[in-house]
Amino acid sequence: MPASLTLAAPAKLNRMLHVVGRRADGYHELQTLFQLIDLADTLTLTRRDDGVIELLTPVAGVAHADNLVVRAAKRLQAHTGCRYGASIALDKKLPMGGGLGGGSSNAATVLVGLNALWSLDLPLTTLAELGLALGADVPVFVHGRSAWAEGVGERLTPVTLDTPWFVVVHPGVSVSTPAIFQAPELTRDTRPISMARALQGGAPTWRNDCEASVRDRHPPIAEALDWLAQHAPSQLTGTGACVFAVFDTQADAHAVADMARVKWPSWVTRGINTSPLHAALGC
Ligand SMILES: C[C@@](CO)(OP(=O)(O)O)[C@H](O)COP(=O)(O)OP(=O)(O)OC[C@H]1O[C@@H](n2ccc(N)nc2=O)[C@H](O)[C@@H]1O
Ligand SMILES: Nc1ncnc2c1ncn2[C@@H]1O[C@H](COP(=O)(O)OP(=O)(O)O)[C@@H](O)[C@H]1O
Repeated sequence: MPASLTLAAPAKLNRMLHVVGRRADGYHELQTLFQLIDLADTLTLTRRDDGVIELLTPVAGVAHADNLVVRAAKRLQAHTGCRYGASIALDKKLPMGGGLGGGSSNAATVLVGLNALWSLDLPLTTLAELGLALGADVPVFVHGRSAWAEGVGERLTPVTLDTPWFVVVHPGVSVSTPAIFQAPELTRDTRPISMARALQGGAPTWRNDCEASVRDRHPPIAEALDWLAQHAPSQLTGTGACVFAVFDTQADAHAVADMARVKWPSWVTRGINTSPLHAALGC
């Protein structure tokens, strides 16, 4: 194993998200389809012999110790008693708090990458358990497959989804995930459905139960959803703020993204079913 690895941390879209219950601890039971996409941050991990974990590229607004990159590395070190440390450079492309799972994916790439760099040989299931304590979306990125998820997102079944082109638009506001989950009007009793039924229904039946509350509280997100819907059915990812729509061709997606970009940061990206991180490491 070389002493340094440069690895991707891809984003996700929630193609559908149902809130099917609320647990005693206040967390909500979800059913969601996570699709990985080819938009990604890049991390360079360099092994150190002195045990220090250092993030070389600070992220504005996030303290060093709070950064999920640092927390993931320290958690892996604490769990294994490993004496190595790491210097980590993060090239951030994914908008923060946008519902694209960037922070969670960064944490997953650190867990999977350092597992290789430190020759720890932990199975992905153990890394996913370690990651779950850092965020509900970390396990799907540790496993590196588009997936049907239940629980708070930790009960995963890999799926092979279509891989269309997406336009992703950031409406320029930030959404508080706890505020949406505390919203009195949030629908929390969607009847659970089977994965087979969700997949059979396909995109025309997929919706996000958080969308109504997010629309009410954040008019710029409602505006972006309505604007995008003129071109193709639009949806919210996670609890937002990003919204997306599906296109059959790259050219159609670029044409709409070019128009969206006049007003909002926008990306064209393609759905993928396996993470480039796992392809790079052969796991
Ligand atoms: C709902 C999703 C779908 O992908 O939204 P996005 O964050 O991606 O937008 C995620 O599972 C979010 O995961 P994550 O962003 O890690 O949420 P956390 O930090 O764990 O939770 C923030 C807060 O939201 C509430 N929360 C979160 C997840 C959940 N299943 N039920 C909840 O009630 C809890 O109050 C929790 O304290
Ligand atoms: N490396 C990181 N990248 C992004 N966000 C991070 C990171 N470390 C900690 N955070 C915190 O996690 C929050 C959620 O980040 P992110 O995963 O990008 O959004 P979301 O959960 O909406 O998909 C951010 O607002 C930020 O405060």
